[in-house]
Formats: sequence, structure tokens, C-alpha cells
Amino acid sequence: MALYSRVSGSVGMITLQNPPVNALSAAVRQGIVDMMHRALSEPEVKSVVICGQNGKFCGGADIREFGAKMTGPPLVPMVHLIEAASKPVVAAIEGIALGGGLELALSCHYRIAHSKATLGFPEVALGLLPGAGGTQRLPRLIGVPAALDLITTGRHVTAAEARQLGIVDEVTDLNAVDAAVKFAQSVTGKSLDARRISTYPCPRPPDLDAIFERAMQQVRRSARGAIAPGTCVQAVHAAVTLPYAKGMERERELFSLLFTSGQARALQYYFFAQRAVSRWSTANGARWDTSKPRPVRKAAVIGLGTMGRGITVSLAQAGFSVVAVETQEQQLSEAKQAVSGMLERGAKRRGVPLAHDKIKYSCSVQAVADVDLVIEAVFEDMALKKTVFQQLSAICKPGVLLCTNTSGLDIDELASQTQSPELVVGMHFFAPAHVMQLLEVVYGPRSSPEVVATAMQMGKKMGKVSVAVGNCRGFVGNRMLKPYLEQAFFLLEEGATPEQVDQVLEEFGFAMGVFKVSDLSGLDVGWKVRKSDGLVSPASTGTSARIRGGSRYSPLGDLLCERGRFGQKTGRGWYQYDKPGGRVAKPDPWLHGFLEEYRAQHGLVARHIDHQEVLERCLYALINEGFQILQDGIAAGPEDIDVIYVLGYGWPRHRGGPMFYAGQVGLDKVVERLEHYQQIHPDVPGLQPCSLLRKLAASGNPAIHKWREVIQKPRSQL
Ligand SMILES: CCCCCCC[C@H](O)CC(=O)SCCNC(=O)CCNC(=O)[C@H](O)C(C)(C)COP(=O)([O-])OP(=O)([O-])OC[C@H]1O[C@@H](n2cnc3c(N)ncnc32)[C@H](O)[C@@H]1OP(=O)([O-])[O-]
Ligand SMILES: NC(=O)c1ccc[n+]([C@@H]2O[C@H](COP(=O)([O-])OP(=O)(O)OC[C@H]3O[C@@H](n4cnc5c(N)ncnc54)[C@H](O)[C@@H]3O)[C@@H](O)[C@H]2O)c1
Repeated sequence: MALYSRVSGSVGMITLQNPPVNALSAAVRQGIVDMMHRALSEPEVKSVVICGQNGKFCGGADIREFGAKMTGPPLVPMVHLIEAASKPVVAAIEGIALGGGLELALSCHYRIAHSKATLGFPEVALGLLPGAGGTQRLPRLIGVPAALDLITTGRHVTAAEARQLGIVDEVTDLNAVDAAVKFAQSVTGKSLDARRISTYPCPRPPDLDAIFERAMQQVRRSARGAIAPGTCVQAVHAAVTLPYAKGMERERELFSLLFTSGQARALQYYFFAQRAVSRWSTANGARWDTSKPRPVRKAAVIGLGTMGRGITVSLAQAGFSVVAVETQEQQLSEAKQAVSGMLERGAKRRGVPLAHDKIKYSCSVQAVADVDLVIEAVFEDMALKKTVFQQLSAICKPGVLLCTNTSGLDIDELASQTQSPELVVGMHFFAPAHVMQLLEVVYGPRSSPEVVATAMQMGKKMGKVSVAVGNCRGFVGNRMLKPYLEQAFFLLEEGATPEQVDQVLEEFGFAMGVFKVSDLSGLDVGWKVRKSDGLVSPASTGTSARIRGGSRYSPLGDLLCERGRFGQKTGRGWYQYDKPGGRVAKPDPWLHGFLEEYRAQHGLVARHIDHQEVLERCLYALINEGFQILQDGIAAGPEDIDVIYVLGYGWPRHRGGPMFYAGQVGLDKVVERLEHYQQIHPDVPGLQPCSLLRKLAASGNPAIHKWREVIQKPRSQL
């Protein structure tokens, strides 16, 4: 709702009230309309201030209402009522003015912002465009290039930048509402003719066509199949080419097109999923709201390779004191140099405070004696990690959290090396750890709720989205990756090429196909794991070469590694590169010949594989594993899996995540297609639909938020 009060006798104050962000719900819109009429009808009131309760102006349209039937006054007539008012209306912007909140502010005649406020049009991230006049007013106010930038990227700007761009009239370090009241009094009685943005002509720079062409190219490059950014460009184009009223009609048409698209639904689901994962629960009943995190001031990182360096940077930038430990002086000094460079680049590019003084380097593990939490990031080798955990357990003060960055080893086995297994959790960061936003917090059967809560909170403080997951081989993300990779290998055996598989996945929206990603990460990484699992056989011919544990196995990745083809680092992998370390993947005729030879050697006849089969076999095998993970209680809900896949594995955000996507496709259809491929390829593992997937499909493809009801039934019933 919106409250009305009278300030200093002549200023009518409308205060938006809808915690937590004063979103424009039906009740708030109704309140604004009613209170505007009241302010305009009271003769003593000479001007109006609109502000938000609790130091937040407005977070935009109420996203929670998007799925429901529209009630209350629509936004567009509401902003027109404000702009057309005969008394000056001043927006007092504290905290945030986002989306519809900024549109509300742009309909006011003046805008006063607090210096800490942020403003922006984030609609594009929800698959929408600013639909209450934002695409028509902003270019009129700040020009086309700046408006295109803000609307197509959704980036938030500070009050200072907003002032520079001309979005706000004044910025204050003091109370913005008081400043707005004073300002409102000062403009009482002044003509408002020049203050109604909708009446401004839209600036037409001479190189207009080139500006729009560049904007379209830019969004095509970055959107990876998302339709909102390009539609935002079209809406701004309407502002330049059409009169305001016609431009508004075009904005409405384009908004409706986006609003009813599956992409907007997926992005809005994802918005709430990302927030839902912070309300974590574990399989043994620990929960976010009953588990208190422990205070952590000082942390240690053991092992300063690729991951340890990024983790050290991330901890220091978040304000933690860090003890960074390596084995030998040489490695330590290389790591120190690399970490310093990363901190400096962070300060230069993102304005993060330099945090060199937060880090102490050491070659002795004894240096961690007084820390509150340790993150181990040594080689992925169980024997080595066990030794490190035994040492840590002996050296650290009592009560210290011992965390491992392992990609998939058994957390419980590591915990059993320590005197306090309840203090052990996985903190699985993703490379590069100072950039990637995802953290899997892996709890073992003995991890205490408090320790899970602490690791989750640490992640948040480091700017990560933390997702709590159970302990199993590969946890959630890497466990699902295995069947996806396997299908890709099998498709090569059956006749596909890496280029074909990658193209299908990239058209789906992945930034890189599976083979390009493997080349980037290094083929030797998976090879080492397969070797330690006893999967890599010296015999590369005969039927046994393609069978492991009674199931079909593809040794293709192993064969490439045997030939020294580790991907980008060696200049050769699934693709060729101009030099070791090269980044541009080119199809490799050698690889094509090698595949032909391999098929001939194993009696495989190449067949034509279409786009649909590539997509379905890769994605549905991955999705099927996701359902198995839910069934096993490793992830608490589908949102956890979706957030992990979007933030950690490049799943296109506008498709919501693998579990949401499965629901969109139809769970019955996913089951039917898996069964279809299973029948044709009975030897291919990973295609047998798991019981939870079957059960959900049989119960009529329920909406994703209802899955938990089925999941929570005893597993024996699945
Ligand atoms: C003809 C057609 C006319 C159409 C008109 C279109 C109008 C318009 O152009 C469309 C929009 O405005 S689209 C909207 C454009 N606006 C946006 O896209 C803004 C989206 N919001 C954000 O970016 C961030 O939430 C903030 C930066 C606001 C706060 O960040 P923070 O401090 O890290 O906090 P946090 O953890 O993120 O959120 C705290 C709680 O607030 C909740 N909530 C937040 N916004 C909400 C909303 N609009 N609604 C409802 N709820 C919203 C959030 O779910 C969470 O609830 P929970 O129950 O505790 O989980
Ligand atoms: N690289 C990735 O993409 C990635 C992603 C997520 C998780 N991980 C996991 O993170 C861990 C580290 O991986 P990485 O890629 O950083 O490895 P890396 O080989 O780059 O670095 C490991 C570092 O540990 C050091 N080290 C070895 N034994 C040590 C000891 N006893 N004390 C102190 N330092 C020691 C080594 O000198 C080396 O610098 C592994 O468990 C890996 O599975 C890696």
C-alpha cells in the first residue's frame, strides 16, 4: 500500500509500503493512484514527494504477481497520472530505484537521490523490457546510446553516475527525503512544461542507424539465444522513430511478446531459485533458519595452484585475513606474484579494494595454528588429502572448520582422518575461483548444521551463491556432467563430429559446446580421474576396449591423451589451435581421420545423427541424473540443481536450468525420448529413466514448485 502524510504544511508525501523492496504490487499501485488524487485535490498541498519505506524507494513491479491474474490499476496510466499532475512531484530516491521503480521516478518532475542509491532497468534479466514507459522516457532524457546501454545490459548505476547521465537532478549525502521536501517547496508554483519527459523530443544523433546496428550486433553476441536484449533495442528504436504515444503502443506490444514467452517464465523462475537456495536444508534435517554460523575472521588456504590462488584472492577481497600455504619457496613465490596480479587487476577493473596486506604467505602448515577455518586445495589425490587433513587436525586450534575444495572425492573419508569429523565440509569452488559465482557446500553425514551454516555464509560474504549439497561422487554438478560427456563421446563413436555436437549445444544456448569446454579445461584432468578409477585400459583394441563393468565405455578421451592431445594447453585436443595455449578452436582433419579409423577398428558404422538426437541424448541423460540426485537426497530441490548448472556450467539462464527445462519440455516427453533411445541403443548407459522422473511424469507433469511434495515421500516408494 501507500501512506499519505502532510509535511511542512504544503507538501503531500506518498510513502510506498511493501516490504522488502516496496515493489509495485496491486495494493501499492492503488495506493499511489488514490494518494495522488488526494494530493491534487487538497488546496493546501502545493507539491508532492514520493518515497519508499525503510530507506528503499522501489524495486520495480512485484515479480511475485507476474504469474497471477492482473488486479489493481495498471502501471502505465499510473505513471501518466503522475507526469500530468499540475503540482510538482519529486521522487526521493533512497536505496534502490529499479525497473518499474525507476519508471515511477521518471514520471515525477524531479528526482533527488541519496549518494548510496542505485538505479537501473534490470528487466532484461527477467526476460522483459521496461514496460511502463522506461524505453520511451529514458532515451528522451539521456540520449539513445546511454539508454541502450542501461536497458539492454540491465546494469545498475550509482547515484553519481545517474547524476552525470542526467537521470537525477540532485544527489545528497544527507537524508534524501528531507532534501526532496525542501526541493519540492523550492519549486512550488514553477511551470512544469519543461519537466515532463514524455514531451521531450527524442535526440537523433547523425549516426543513428550505425548506433542501432552496433547495439543489435552487441546483444546478438552476448545474448546466446535470449530474446529480451534484442527486443529492448527494438523498443528504444521506437522511441526515436515514433511519436511518444505510438512509441508507448509499440513498447506495450513488445512487452507482451516477451511477457508471454517461455524465456521470461524461465528467467523469473531462476530469479526466485537463486534466492531459494539460501534457505537450505540437508538430508538429515538441518536447516538455514535453525543453524547459526560461527564467526570467522581468519582463514587459511592450503595449496596455491589454480584454485588456491583464486580462493585466496576471494577471501582477502571479502575482508578475511588469510594465511596462504604452499609446499616450497619456489611455488610460494610464484603463487604470491600471481595472487598480487589478480588483486591488482581486480582493483583496476572492478574497483575492489587492494587487499595485499590481508594475506600472509608461508611454506609451513604450522602457520595455520590460529585460524578459524581452513580451505584445502592441494592436488586431487585422496592419499595426499588424507595426510593434509591429519596434519591439520593435529595443528589447528580446537573447533576449527576444515574444508576441502575437492571436485568429487568422499568428504566423509576425509572427515574420518580428523579428530572432529563434524567440523569437515566441502567448499567446492569453480575455476577461476575469484570470478565464478558458484560455491557447492558439500555436507557429509557427520557435518554439523553449524558448520554447514558457516560455509554457506562464508560463500555469501565472498560474493558467491552457495548451494548446500550432499556427499557423493562428483556432488551435483560434476556428477551430472558425467552422463552428458559420456553421451557426447558415444555420439562421436556413432558418427558425429565434435563440431556438430558443439554447434547443437551452442545453438541451445551454452557459451561453449562440450568438446570446446573439455579442450579449455584440459583433457588430462578427466584422464587422471579415469586412471585412478581403473577405467583406462592399456588394451585399446578388441571388444574389452569399449566395455567397463559390463557397460559401454568410450576410450576416445583416453586415446587422445595417450597421443599428448590435452586440449588448448598442447594446441591439440578435440580441435586444433594455432599454438599451445591458443584459444581459437578449428576443426582438425587429423581428428576426423582418427575417428574414422577408430570406428573401422571397432566395427562401428558411422550413421547420420540429427540435431534432435544430439540435443536429447546429451541433455536428457544429464537431466535424468539430476532426477536421480533428487531421488537420492543429494540436492534438496530442483532449484539447487538449476542454480548450480546456470552459475557453474554455462547452462543458458533463459532456459531456467536443466530441471526447469525438463518441466517445460514435459516430463512424460523426457521419459518417452529416453526410453526411445534406450530401445535403439540398449548398450548405452544413462538412458534408463530413474524412478522419480517416471513417478513425476506419471503424476501428470506437476509444476516444478510441486515436485518437493513427491520427492519428500519415502524413497522406497519411488
Ligand atoms: C503493459 C505492461 C505493463 C508492465 C509494466 C512493467 C513494469 C516494469 O518495467 C517491470 C519491472 O519492474 S520487473 C522488476 C524489475 N526489478 C527487478 O528486477 C529488481 C529485482 N530485485 C533485485 O535485483 C534485488 O532483489 C534487489 C537489488 C532489489 C535487492 O537485493 P538484495 O538486497 O540482495 O535482496 P534479495 O535477496 O535479492 O531480495 C530480497 C527479497 O526481495 C524480493 N524481491 C526483490 N525484488 C523484488 C520484486 N521486484 N518483486 C518482488 N519481490 C522482490 C526477493 O525475492 C527477496 O525475497 P525473499 O522472500 O527474501 O527471497
Ligand atoms: N582446476 C579446476 O578447475 C578445479 C575446479 C574445482 C575444484 N578443483 C579441485 O581443487 C583442488 C586443487 O586443484 P588445482 O587445479 O588448483 O590444482 P593445482 O595442481 O593447480 O594446484 C595444487 C597445488 O597444491 C600444492 N600442494 C600440493 N601438496 C601440498 C601440500 N601438502 N601443502 C601445500 N600445498 C600443496 C601444489 O604445489 C600445487 O601448487 C583439487 O582437489 C581439484 O580437484 C579444481
